[in-house]
Parts: sequence; C-alpha cells; structure tokens
Amino acid sequence: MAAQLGVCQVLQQPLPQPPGSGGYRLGSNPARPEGWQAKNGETMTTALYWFRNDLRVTDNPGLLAACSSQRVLTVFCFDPADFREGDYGIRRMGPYRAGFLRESVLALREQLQGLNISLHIHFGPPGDILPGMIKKYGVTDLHLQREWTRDECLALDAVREGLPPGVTVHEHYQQFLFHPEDLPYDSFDDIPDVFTGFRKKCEKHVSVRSPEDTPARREAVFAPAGDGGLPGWEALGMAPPRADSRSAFPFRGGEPAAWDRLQEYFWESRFLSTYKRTRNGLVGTRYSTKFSPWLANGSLSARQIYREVKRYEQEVEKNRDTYWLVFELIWRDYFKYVSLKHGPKIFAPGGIREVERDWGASREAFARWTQGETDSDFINANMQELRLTGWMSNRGRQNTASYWSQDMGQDWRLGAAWFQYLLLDYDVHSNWGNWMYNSAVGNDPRNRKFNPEHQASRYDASGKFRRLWLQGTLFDAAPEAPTAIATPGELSAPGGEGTQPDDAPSQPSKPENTP
Ligand SMILES: Cc1cc2nc3c(=O)[nH]c(=O)nc-3n(C[C@H](O)[C@H](O)[C@H](O)COP(=O)(O)OP(=O)(O)OC[C@H]3O[C@@H](n4cnc5c(N)ncnc54)[C@H](O)[C@@H]3O)c2cc1C
Repeated sequence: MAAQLGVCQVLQQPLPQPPGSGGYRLGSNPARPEGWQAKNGETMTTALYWFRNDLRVTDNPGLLAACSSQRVLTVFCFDPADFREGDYGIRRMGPYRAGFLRESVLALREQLQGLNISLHIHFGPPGDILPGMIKKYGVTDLHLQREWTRDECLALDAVREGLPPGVTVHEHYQQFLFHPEDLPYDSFDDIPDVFTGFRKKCEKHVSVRSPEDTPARREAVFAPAGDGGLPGWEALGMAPPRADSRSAFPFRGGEPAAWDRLQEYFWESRFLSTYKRTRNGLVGTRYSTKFSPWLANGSLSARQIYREVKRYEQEVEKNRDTYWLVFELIWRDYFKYVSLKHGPKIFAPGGIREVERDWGASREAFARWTQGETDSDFINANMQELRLTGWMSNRGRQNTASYWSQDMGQDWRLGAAWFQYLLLDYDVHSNWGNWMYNSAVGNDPRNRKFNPEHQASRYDASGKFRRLWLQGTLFDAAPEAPTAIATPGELSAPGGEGTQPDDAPSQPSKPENTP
C-alpha cells in the first residue's frame, strides 16, 4: 500500500517546516504559465482552491492564502469513487453522509458567493476535472488541505499527473486543534502510543492558534460558476435517505447550520455546562454537542470550538464539563497524529500493534450485526439507530465495535467499513483509530472489552433507548433499510494474519484514558 502513495507520501516524515522555509511557497513560483497578464505586463497570479474536507470560509488558512493571489476561484468534486464499493465490497459513502455533503457544498457555495468567489461543483474524479480547469483559467497556484491517507493521496496524485508545468501546489494542515508545527515532538514517530502522555505534554507546551480571518469580499473577476454541478441521487447511485423523527441528529449540513448548533448548545441552552455529565447519553439531541459531522467535513474547525469554549468559560462559567469538551477534541487530534505516525497500519488487520489474530469474516454474522439481530438487545438498538439515521452515540459505537470484533471475533475492518458507509460524521482517522482501540489492536494499552449487558443496565437502565429503536423494528411497520445498502461482496478481508489477542479485562474502568 505504501508504494501506491506516490508523491503524496508524507507518512513518517519529520514535522513540516514553518511557512517561508520551503513548505509553503506563496507567490514564489518563478515559472508562471502563459496567459494571464496584469495591466503592467507582469504575470497575474491565479489561485485555485480545491475544497475537500474543509468546507468552510471562516478559519480556513488555505483559502485565505489562495486569496492572496490576484484572482481566485474554487472547486469541489463529488468523486464517483467515494460512492462506489470500497475494499470490502461495502460502499464508501451511503445516503446519510451523501445528503449531508450535498447540503454542505450548497451552503459553501452561498457563503463564497457572499465573498464574490465562485465555487465550481463537479461530479467526476478530481484528476479529470482539476487539470482542465487549471489550464482554462491560467491557474498558477493550487491550494488544498493537506491529507495523508491512501484514497486522498491517490486523488491528489492523479491531479498532479495532469498539472501543466509551473503550477505550485500548496498543501495546508488546517484540520487540527494543535498545529503540527507547534507539537512538542521532533517527528510524528515520537507521538506516544498512549493518549494520556500526548494530552499532558500538548496541554503543557502547545497554545492553540487563533482561528484565521475570513477572506475579504473581492472584486468579481470570473463569471459566476452557475448553479449546476450538484449530482442528483440517481447519479450517486442511491435514493435519498428517509427522515426518521427519532434521530439524535436532525440537523442540516453546512457552515451556518454548524454555527446555529454551537449557538444553541453553548449560548442558548448552556448545555456545555453539563457536557461531561451527559455525554454518555443515548437519546436525543442534548446529551452531546453533535459537532462531529460538521467537523468531519470541515464546516466547523476544532479551534473555532476551542475559542468559543474559552469565551464561554470567561463569560458564563468554567468547570470540568467545559474542559471535557476540549479533552474530547484532543482525542480527535490524537487519532489524526496516530494516523500520521503509523500510516497504512491503521487499515491493517493487526492494527498499529501488529496483533496476530485469525479474524472471522462470516457473512451470516455480518448480516446479524448490521441488521440488529444479535443476541444483545443493546447492540441491536444501536445498530438499528445507525442503519436508520446514520447516527450512533459514542457509547453505542464503543459497544458495537467491541462486540463485533472481540465478542463475535469478526474482522474489525469490516465493522469499520460498515461505519464508514453509514456514519454521517465519518472521518478516516477517528473511525479507524477508534475501531482499532475497541478491537484491541490500537491505542488502548489495556485491551478493554465492553460487556453490553452491564453497559445497558448502566446507561439505559429504564430501557428507553432500546424501546425507541427496537419497538420500531419489532412492532410498528419497520422503516425499510436504505435502498442503497450494499450487500457486502466477498467478506473475506484481504491479508488476514495470526492468532489470538491478549486477554482483555471485561469492563472499561478508567475514564481518563478512554475516548
Ligand atoms: C468505533 C468508533 C468509531 C467512530 N467513528 C468516528 C468517525 O468516523 N468520525 C468521528 O468524528 N468520530 C468517530 N468516533 C468518535 C465519537 O464516537 C464521535 O466523535 C462522537 O460520538 C460524535 O458525537 P458528538 O459530536 O456529539 O461528540 P461530543 O461528545 O460532543 O464530542 C465533541 C467532539 O469531540 C470529538 N470526539 C469525541 N469523542 C471522540 C473520540 N472517541 N474519538 C475522536 N474524537 C472524538 C469529536 O470531534 C466530537 O464531535 C468513533 C468512535 C468509535 C468508538
């Protein structure tokens, strides 16, 4: 897999140099393509900003850097590869996230229109779309958020192959709370494999950078890109998801919707003041922030949330609950750094610890787990919620993941791929990192395993959550499964290794070290 990463391979590299020392060469490219001349005869700089998982105009350093060029235009590609079957015969993206993404991109286009920047929306592989745009508009500088996982790297490699000579590519790290240049480590290799050490050192030595300014409104240079380009459901090969009134995530995609939610959760309801005490809840919108789908596609940034937490602590109150939201955002960062450190190992059967185990790949077990027909009603209720809404609580995710891999003994990567398909908030690092963690192949030094019956009696003592999801299935007219659920193809996961994992204690008991 490493060989496939090509020019985009950034894994296990030393930390990047600060701007100006070679990594970011704004406006420094000597060889400009022909075409666009400023009035005084100098070559005009034209930037193309390629939106990927950073669908916002505020706190977007890459977009801001692009706006330092004389002319700027932007693009988002719905890549058909994202909607096809992935490595395990399971689609990479299902209808919930696809719907949220469409809303997010439309909201982005509106935000950009307010800045007089046009967003070109395309349905096609970036490698086919971007080089043509770059030639057509005489682009001199391509800006994008820096990514390092396989599929994202392959997409960039394909774009690079088609670039005309002289175009400078600028990649920006802008998805973190703690910026990579500020980390108290010399190399990603030095990131500890236990969270607490990472958290404590970063909390002590790193200041979270302030969010960047929003680009100023510009003179319109290019004709507006028009309203087209958004692929319909048919083109995506799926039907739109049905709304389910029980959903814990009834929100829309896009930057304005993210800020509405933050406004509501922090400032109107002040739920932040009780976050740590409610975050293990299972029913409704209130128990946790629900920021993750916006964070995952970049409609909201971690440091914007951080700044609002700090403001809340000054203006309303500071307590363990307000701190705990930052603590969880550090977990999010941590899984990104784990992925930067370990590269493709986060997708390997033995995970980052290279555990040897003969994982099962039973089609029948997969059907029972995904359709909520296991022996555990707590697991079943969570799996129904996921299947019918694209959402599952953190408590539910920990239990269902541990159950699939550790109780049922099935390949954890099949479970991760199912989550990838259905989750509204799918994020490659958080998903595969948490899956490894709960499958005893990742960053949990104690290999904890969940006992769903104990968990249900602790977190769903009244049975409210299980009734909510199991009654719908058993007694009412059951909502149909989303039509696009792909029947998993060959479930035999490639490249399986080895024997048994270490024995795991049955109950998680040390909350400090669990995500
Ligand atoms: C098996 C498994 C798979 C997961 N897959 C994903 C995924 O694909 N995308 C994703 O964003 N999260 C994932 N998580 C982490 C976590 O469950 C969600 O981030 C959280 O439930 C989202 O709800 P919230 O925004 O209300 O979280 P809150 O409790 O309000 O937390 C605030 C934010 O902190 C971050 N956070 C919280 N818990 C975690 C965690 N365990 N790991 C990393 N970041 C965290 C998220 O960005 C979240 O939005 C997964 C967890 C497990 C156990």
